[in-house]
Amino acid sequence: MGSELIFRGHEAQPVDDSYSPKPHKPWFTVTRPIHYMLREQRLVFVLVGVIIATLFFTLVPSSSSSSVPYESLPISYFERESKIPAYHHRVAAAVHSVGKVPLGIKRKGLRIVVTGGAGFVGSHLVDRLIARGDSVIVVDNFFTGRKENVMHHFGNPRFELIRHDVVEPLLLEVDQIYHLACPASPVHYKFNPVKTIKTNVVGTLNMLGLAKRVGARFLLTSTSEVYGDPLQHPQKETYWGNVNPIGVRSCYDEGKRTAETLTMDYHRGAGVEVRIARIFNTYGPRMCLDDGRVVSNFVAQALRKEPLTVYGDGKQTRSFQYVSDLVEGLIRLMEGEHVGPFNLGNPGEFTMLELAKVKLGFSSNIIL
Ligand SMILES: O=c1ccn([C@@H]2O[C@H](COP(=O)(O)OP(=O)(O)O[C@H]3OC[C@@H](O)[C@H](O)[C@H]3O)[C@@H](O)[C@H]2O)c(=O)[nH]1
Repeated sequence: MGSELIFRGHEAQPVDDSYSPKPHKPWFTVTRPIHYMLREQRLVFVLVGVIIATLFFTLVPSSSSSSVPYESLPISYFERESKIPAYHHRVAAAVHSVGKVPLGIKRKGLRIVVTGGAGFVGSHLVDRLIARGDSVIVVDNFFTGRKENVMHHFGNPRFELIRHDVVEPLLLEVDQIYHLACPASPVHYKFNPVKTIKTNVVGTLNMLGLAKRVGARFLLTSTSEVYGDPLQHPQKETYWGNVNPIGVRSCYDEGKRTAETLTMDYHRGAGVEVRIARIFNTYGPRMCLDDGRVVSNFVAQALRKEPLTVYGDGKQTRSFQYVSDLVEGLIRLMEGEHVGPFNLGNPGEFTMLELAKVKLGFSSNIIL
């Protein structure tokens, strides 16, 4: 028996013109939640719950459960008004609402990256952030920083240390970025000038890219060196400086100037929340005294009543500041509403000889 092919192509198929990929929902499924709420006085219970919560959050006195009472910090760095509009960032809101946190509810710690956090300023900043309850990731290539500076946080679950060079990109989920990674003393930044400017330009670019990607607030630690050989004394933030673009210091001062440019361009062009601090500081190796004061080795020598070594004619000037003040300034700048740039330092400058003779009471034993 031969097989028989039956062609059915022309059989009329019923076509439904009103085809829709979404099946029709019966009307009663929409009203079902409403009926559910109305049954057994559920709506009343919900409303009572909302009223209790509202009363709790409005009537219970607020407390600042944070270990750092922001309100008590001095305001000396922040007296100037900025034209930049107020910033409504979730992190800023979390921090500024610290006084409104009801009793018994702790301020939520932030996730913060500190590049260069194993360095002198960075490690003191890390101490402060950890102490107030934040989670800190230090990113450092240990060019001048030391593991010993942050070793006391090892074992703390809120602390992480990553050996990483900021010239390479890095992806981390954080709320704030303090960008300090850069050799800061002339000996170190002149050691490999190409690397210094690369760190300032590419490193800052990478960190700003990270800030943009994850919506973090970014703080750049710039330097008084951006004023170069200033023709204005003392330098105001509005002064544009007098910088040699081809000098041996330009890897650092032009590098930091470019870092500031990038920071402002990411702010204006990409809406990244940024802050710029220009640090006025001592050069050379520094020491931290037991009471937390930071001094140069020179001052430390004097305080130990050792003979002083004054390089050159001793007429070079420096300004000195407490590292604790500087760190407080950086934190307040980060948490505040002003972009900057802000000069952070001591307006008083002293020659080394003045310092030795007048400030430290030394008149002899000065080796020139
Ligand atoms: O390429 C680099 C260079 C340096 N670093 C790190 O950056 C840190 C710099 O700290 P230092 O102790 O040398 O210097 P300071 O803490 O005084 O510098 C700080 O204040 C002045 C600012 O210009 C600097 O950017 C800031 O780091 C070190 O931990 C160093 O290892 C990097 O992570 N990457």
